[in-house]
Amino acid sequence: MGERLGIGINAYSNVLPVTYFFREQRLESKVSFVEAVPAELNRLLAEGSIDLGPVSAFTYAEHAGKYETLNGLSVSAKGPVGSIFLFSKRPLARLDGARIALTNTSATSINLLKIILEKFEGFQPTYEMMSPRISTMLEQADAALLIGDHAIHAKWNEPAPYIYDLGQLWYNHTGMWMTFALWCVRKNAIETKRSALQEVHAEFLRAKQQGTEQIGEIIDFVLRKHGGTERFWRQYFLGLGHDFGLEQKQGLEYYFQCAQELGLISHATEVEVWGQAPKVKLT
Ligand SMILES: C=C(O[C@@H]1C=C(C(=O)O)C=C[C@H]1O)C(=O)O
Repeated sequence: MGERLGIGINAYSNVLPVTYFFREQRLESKVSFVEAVPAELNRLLAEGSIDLGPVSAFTYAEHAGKYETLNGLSVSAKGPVGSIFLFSKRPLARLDGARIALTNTSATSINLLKIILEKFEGFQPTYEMMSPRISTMLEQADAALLIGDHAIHAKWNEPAPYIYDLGQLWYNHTGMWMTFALWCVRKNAIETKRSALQEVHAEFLRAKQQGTEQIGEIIDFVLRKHGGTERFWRQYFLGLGHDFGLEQKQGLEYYFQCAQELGLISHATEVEVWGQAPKVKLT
């Protein structure tokens, strides 16, 4: 990455309440942008092609020690998330030994599914990574995991006999928040591009505040892009949390602990948070 701060943009709608009102023109000379699905952003961040972005929370643990995460920003849910679904031909209780197709766009949710099926249910399924096309996935497997807008469209257009929301399943077992994405920043960029990073962090927090206040405009945008109903999108955005405070951190660190128990990550991980906490707006 050159002098500019390279920022990844998550192609899915779940980040829009944070990103939609981000004023790129104001920072034009200091930043550059790349848009991709989460798994691709994870890779770009790991190789240093970008400095910062809303990547899979799981990848924070994979690269522990190399990243910090921007204070007050995440994609989280306490209960149903509304866009991370297991589409299944059989009820969940009958998935022991099943073949599961996993979207190749995710890291957090595929490992969350492994935690749910293997640790919580005690099952031993087999997995195959696939492109996020529900019909092909279900031709080849008993159940399929999709995330983001792919999951939303699949639920509208190709409903499976059983559909499970992973945020809900996690909540049923733990009573905790689940954090799917974090705004991770490479530690070397914190050192070399600190002032641009401070401005970008402040602008994301400002944009998030505006997103909360003017959610109607974001809903109009996704309606034009994806269809659906205004009621659907309003519910969807209401069900997502975009803060990252103590409760979200506790939930995520418990997820990392579960992932370590299953050997999905090799070490215990505590989340290091960078930057000032968002100012609470007094009304
Ligand atoms: C809520 C979501 O959160 C996301 C899930 C991710 C993952 O599973 O790795 C990564 C980033 C977010 O886009 C979603 O994609 O539906």
